Amino acid sequence: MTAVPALRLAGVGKQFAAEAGGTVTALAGVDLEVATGEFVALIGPSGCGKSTILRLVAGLDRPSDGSVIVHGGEPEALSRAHKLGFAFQDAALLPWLDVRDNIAMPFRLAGLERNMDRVAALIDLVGLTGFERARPDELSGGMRQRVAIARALVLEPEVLLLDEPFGALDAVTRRQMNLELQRIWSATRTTTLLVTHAVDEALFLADRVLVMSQRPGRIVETIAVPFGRPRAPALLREAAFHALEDRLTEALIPDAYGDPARIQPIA
Ligand SMILES: Nc1ncnc2c1ncn2[C@@H]1O[C@H](COP(=O)(O)OP(=O)(O)OP(=O)(O)O)[C@@H](O)[C@H]1O
Repeated sequence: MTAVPALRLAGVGKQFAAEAGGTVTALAGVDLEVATGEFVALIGPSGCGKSTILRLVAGLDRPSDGSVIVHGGEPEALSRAHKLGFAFQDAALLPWLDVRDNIAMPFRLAGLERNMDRVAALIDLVGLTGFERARPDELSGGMRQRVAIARALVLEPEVLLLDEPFGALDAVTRRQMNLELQRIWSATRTTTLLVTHAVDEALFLADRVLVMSQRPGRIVETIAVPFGRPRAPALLREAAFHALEDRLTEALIPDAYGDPARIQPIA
């Protein structure tokens, strides 16, 4: 870990007003650090606050307690400087624009001149050469996510936030996209925080995997992934990979490997 981490959450809590009145505590006592150039995956049960963490890091929301520091400053500062890339499960492309113009959109939003050389380089990097003029409805789900990732990278962000980017894809495409993302990340080494439900995806891609508890979410387990890079698909079949997958699954769903004696007989 570097002296000044790229991201640091310290004692972060977040409460929301509940629709039925009262408050929902989404996060409680979250401590998390990501080093510059590191790839960290965040896994946890549904509703434990993973997306809330990404929103706090993106400066889209503020913590109720504790602090969120991105590159030594407030998240809003990095966001205002357009140094934060974000991609979600839904690629959220503009349907009337082609691949090139979708990827170039952040230049316009930032009030910057479009750098079409950079756009072309990213189209190449994400493997969409030949599809520059295609519109989103002419692309497969995996291709749309490639566009979303290229768009997130176009302003050369210092931090890349990925919220279940492949959650809507079928298993085979998802695996291909994992390989693609590894290749893209290896070429850019952008500090990345990935939220995913898939334990194997987290292990395959990340330097470290953080496991969150049920709501109110906090980090209950951290695993430093020992596998070298580049990682090949064959890794998914190795015993060491399965052992870590089991350990993470156990941390994620403690009852999955619970003591059978604790299971109450049906009366
Ligand atoms: N704006 C909001 N107002 C009220 N409650 C909210 C708001 N945003 C999130 N929550 C609540 O906070 C908790 C955490 O939500 P969050 O979306 O961060 O979870 P998550 O781990 O990303 O879930 P999932 O894996 O299902 O996407 C949930 O109980 C959710 O209902």
